[in-house]
Amino acid sequence: MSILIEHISKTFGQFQALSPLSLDIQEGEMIGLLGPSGSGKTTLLRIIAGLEGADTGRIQFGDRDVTNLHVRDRRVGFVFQNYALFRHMTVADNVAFGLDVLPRKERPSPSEIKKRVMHLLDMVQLAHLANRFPSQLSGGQKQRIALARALATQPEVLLLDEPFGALDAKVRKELRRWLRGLHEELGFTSVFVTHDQEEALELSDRVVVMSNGYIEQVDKPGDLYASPNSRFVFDFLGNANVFEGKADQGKWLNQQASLQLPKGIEQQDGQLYVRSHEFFVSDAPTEQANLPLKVVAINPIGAEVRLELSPIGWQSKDIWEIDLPHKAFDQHGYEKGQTVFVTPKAGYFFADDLAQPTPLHW
Ligand SMILES: Nc1ncnc2c1ncn2[C@@H]1O[C@H](COP(=O)(O)OP(=O)(O)OP(=O)(O)O)[C@@H](O)[C@H]1O
Repeated sequence: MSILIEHISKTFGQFQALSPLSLDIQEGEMIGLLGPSGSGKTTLLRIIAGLEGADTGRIQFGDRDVTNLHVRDRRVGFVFQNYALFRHMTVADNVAFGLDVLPRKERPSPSEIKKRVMHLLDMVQLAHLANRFPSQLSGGQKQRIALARALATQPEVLLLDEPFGALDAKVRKELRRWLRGLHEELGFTSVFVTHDQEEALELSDRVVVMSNGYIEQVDKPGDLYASPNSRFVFDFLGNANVFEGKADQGKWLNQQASLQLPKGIEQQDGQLYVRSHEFFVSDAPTEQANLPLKVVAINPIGAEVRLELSPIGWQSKDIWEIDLPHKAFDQHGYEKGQTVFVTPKAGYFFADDLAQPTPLHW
């Protein structure tokens, strides 16, 4: 089922939670709504579900205008962060709930309901827990049951609000993979809310990046990472180090620091955004860059070591973070308090008077 969102807006009192926004979701797509807290993700999801009314605009599911349709008539499945299972019902009864409460005309027979519930429990690989109560399940198991329950009525649209937010990192990862598989197998259209960029990039066919009630960018995960169209998107997807430069005779200057302009780049003042793994680190300035920094912290993070660095003799709003492979780190043996020089290999330049960035390579 495709979903068309046209000029949807929402205010709470004086507060504009969503500015008029439009979005076209294809049948069978998995869409991640990504943004910081308060950016309007949940409000948009609730409006799609029919749990909240919009002030302006309209929503269409396939050919059907559902703008004024009650939530129960929209035929969407909903999964919340906090499971929302019925505590006094067994796992099987929880999954059957949506079918049990259907009007008699639409309700399958008790034996058909039982069959469907067992099939769903098989699908979420928890058939052996059918007679347990929610309090006897782990968080990950509860969330799989919540998903089975949402799928019981065979919705064509599945809406998920931070579905894995309450789970630990390892279980989250497992469930993500599993949800993606289920989505591919069953082909429903899904929209999920997350503030976790890794989750959005890993799960979504397309990611909708939101901030302050606006859609900043809609793109496939790879394109979003490769071609962010604003400072906000660049910053939100991965750690960016920002060098504020004044152009002068082929260089960007910031007090005592300097950086050569790459070939073909105009002399313009602006900010250079460089991701944490796009650097060489050395003990002395290079021909291209003189960016001295002091090592203030060293943190091993998975496959890499993160150096936290503070500028020496130049200004930056934030501490810089640079990720090195363990091998490179071990070869140099950096220490806290030491001075290092960094040289960017690639980045994005945002000229002061332009919103669109220019990709850079040296
Ligand atoms: N019922 C309401 N009454 C008043 N303000 C609301 C209401 N619901 C949401 N808001 C406000 O609208 C803004 C957007 O909220 P929303 O829950 O959509 O954000 P979000 O991006 O989902 O954030 P989070 O990740 O924290 O859940 C917030 O500033 C929030 O305080």
